Amino acid sequence: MAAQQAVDSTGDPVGSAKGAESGVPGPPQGSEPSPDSLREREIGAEQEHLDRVYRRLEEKIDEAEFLMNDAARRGQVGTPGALAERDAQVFRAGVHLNRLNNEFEDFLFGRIDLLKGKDGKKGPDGAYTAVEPAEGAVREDGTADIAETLHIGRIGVLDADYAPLVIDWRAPAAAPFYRSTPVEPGRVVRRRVIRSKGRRVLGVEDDLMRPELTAFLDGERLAAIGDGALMAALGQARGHTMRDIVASIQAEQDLVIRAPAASVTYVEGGPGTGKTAVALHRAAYLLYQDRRRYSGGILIVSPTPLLVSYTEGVLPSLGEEGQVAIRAVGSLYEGPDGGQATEYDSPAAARVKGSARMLKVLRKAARGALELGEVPARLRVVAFGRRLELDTEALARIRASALGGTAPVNLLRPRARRLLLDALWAQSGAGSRHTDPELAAELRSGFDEDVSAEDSFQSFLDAWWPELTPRSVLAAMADERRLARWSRRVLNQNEVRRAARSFARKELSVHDVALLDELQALLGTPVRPRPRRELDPLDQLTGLEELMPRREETQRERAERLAQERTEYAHVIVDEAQDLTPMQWRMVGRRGRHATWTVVGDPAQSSWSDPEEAAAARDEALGSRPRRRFTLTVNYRNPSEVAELAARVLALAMPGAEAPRAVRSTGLRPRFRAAQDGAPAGALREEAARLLGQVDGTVGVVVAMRRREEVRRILAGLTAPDGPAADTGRVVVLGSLEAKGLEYDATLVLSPAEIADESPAGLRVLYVALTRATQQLTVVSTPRDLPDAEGVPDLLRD
Ligand SMILES: Nc1ncnc2c1ncn2[C@@H]1O[C@H](COP(=O)(O)OP(=O)(O)OP(=O)(O)O)[C@@H](O)[C@H]1O
Repeated sequence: MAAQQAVDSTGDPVGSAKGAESGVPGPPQGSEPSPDSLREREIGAEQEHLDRVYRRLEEKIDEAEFLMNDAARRGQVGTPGALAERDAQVFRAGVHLNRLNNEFEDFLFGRIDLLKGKDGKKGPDGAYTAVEPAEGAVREDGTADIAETLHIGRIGVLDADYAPLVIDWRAPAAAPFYRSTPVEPGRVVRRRVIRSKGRRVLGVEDDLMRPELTAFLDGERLAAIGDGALMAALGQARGHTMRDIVASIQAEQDLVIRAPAASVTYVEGGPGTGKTAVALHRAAYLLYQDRRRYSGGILIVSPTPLLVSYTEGVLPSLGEEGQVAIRAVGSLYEGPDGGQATEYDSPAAARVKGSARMLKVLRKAARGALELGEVPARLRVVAFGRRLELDTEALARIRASALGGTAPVNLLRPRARRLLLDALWAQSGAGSRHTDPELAAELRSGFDEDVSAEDSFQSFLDAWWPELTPRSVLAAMADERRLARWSRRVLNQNEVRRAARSFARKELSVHDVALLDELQALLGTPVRPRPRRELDPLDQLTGLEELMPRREETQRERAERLAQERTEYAHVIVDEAQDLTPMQWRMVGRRGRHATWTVVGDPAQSSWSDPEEAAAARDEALGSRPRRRFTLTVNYRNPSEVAELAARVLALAMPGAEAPRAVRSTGLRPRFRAAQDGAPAGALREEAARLLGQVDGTVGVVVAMRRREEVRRILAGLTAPDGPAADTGRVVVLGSLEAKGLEYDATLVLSPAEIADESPAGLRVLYVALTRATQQLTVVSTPRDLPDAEGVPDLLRD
């Protein structure tokens, strides 16, 4: 938690930090500047610093432009060495320019004023590295001098003498900005959050970490201004995209963000504790800390495309793009027959398709699918003047022997071909003609060539051992009888029926994707010769083609291409990890076989019906790597009024589980409304319009999955009473499973009972739905909820 404010928004001391109460003599009455002028003065001081920073940035931009031009000039020299050098320079300067040209909304956002440190060592960013104050830094009379002031920003900036103007938020020297608390202040006396836009400083908010001290900076008493930066950030209206929290990361979150990358960092925390935010900031931190190592890419796996679009702006705002791929679990399969899956299976079908038992079924299907289509009954060829024939039985024996072991089916085709040739050769009897091994070998290779050249042999092979695609095998599983054969003793009849029906659908479901990916691994991709790139004849003459960079490719395109070609990553971050099914864990695990991991989740929010089975699959994916565990305990999203209501459902969903502590209160209790005659349309429209009128940002309406379309129609075109037409974009209707990870200023939940009854994990899904609001929550109940006279559903009563 943030420290208590020492001075409130009017500039007066408040709480225990009051100068007079703590026995610190204040300056004489009358000489104290008015709160407004104090604030103005402090803002003015930060403005001066920001001006210096921008002047320095402009110099750096000039330098970068010079480098680019210089590099271009070198390009005209034309020797291969100069060209390679030019390419590297253009790349570096381009990255630099890109960053600098970005007029960040708040390029500079923090400042810490520090006591003298224990030792005098400086880090590479020019700041002193000591965390603890030097002996004697505080005088016996409780006064102290500020020895160092650091400004924290999105990227580091040094002045011309290599003194730090801005410290990168990820640098070790910036850690005290996030870690210092009044209990363990270290060297920090004052922690300041600076609000700026472009080149203008708009405001400052201070926390005093050592309120008992009277500290002086350049002979003047250190002032403290503000209302609490964290609370100000939390109270802001939510839009359609997530904001970074770089200016207000809290100590327990900072520990996770900066945890060493080795092995597995495992983070649990209830709704709103900042798990997603922390995961994103951690990606940026890891890149900063060891860019070379993570050039292998960082993959962030997110549960839904909605959450991907909600969060994907955060990394660019932290100055990171390109190396990090944020992907929904439904779009992880990259094969040509893949795509973005957004369909959801019924809970019963999903339960079968996500289960680890599917692995056995898929193994059978991958091999069994060879029998599909028009399988020729016999193979006939003419070789060495003889008619040779392999009948059904012989062919079955050969196939079984080729399929022995676990190698991918598509890669076994050469082996099957060789076994066919062996059988034909044996039948030809030609092997006994020569005793000389060299002559026999020659004869055999002539035989193989002859047979292979025959069209009938080639077309037989194509039909008998076709190249299988994951999609074709999945489609084959839509046949109930066939699926029953492949899943004998694994799935029961009901499960087979449900799964087969779901495979018959044209659209891919989120759960299909993990199956496609598994099939891809079981089938393998045959090696094909790479098509040669078109060569410019002139370049071939000079040999320059190999040396020239592909000039038409921008940095962004290059990053995208690399991301597409990449199948394994250096670090994998799994968000909402509690939702991954066993089959999805296998898919994600394949992308991080040699990676380090960050896994964030909350078991109480799991929509998967069998958490133990999923945990076993997770442990298999993460292997024996050691785990480092963290818990986040503070709910930054929900006001306490909303959190209290949600805690009732948590007690039902996971008896004994502890709810995170909410830090804000709005004074607005959740509102309940029972739908008239069981038809919720009227109540939904009225309540949604009411909420639109009350909050500035978005209103999320969470309903059971099967109600989505109906409620979208009901709320189409809705605006606040007398509100502008643009309001319509502020209402978003979501199925219960789609609400994962998202948040809205106000949430309207329709029928808790319907959501809870949707699946065996329904209560946990309801817990998710009830924890999406940052300000207000309204619950509309139907008769199924058994509401009391106040409209409070049975499930939510005390
Ligand atoms: N230190 C912080 N400063 C400001 N805002 C914060 C901080 N930590 C979290 N938040 C805000 O709290 C909200 C919840 O954060 P986030 O979505 O990361 O939580 P979560 O743990 O992933 O929640 P859930 O489990 O419900 O998905 C976000 O709006 C986030 O920006």
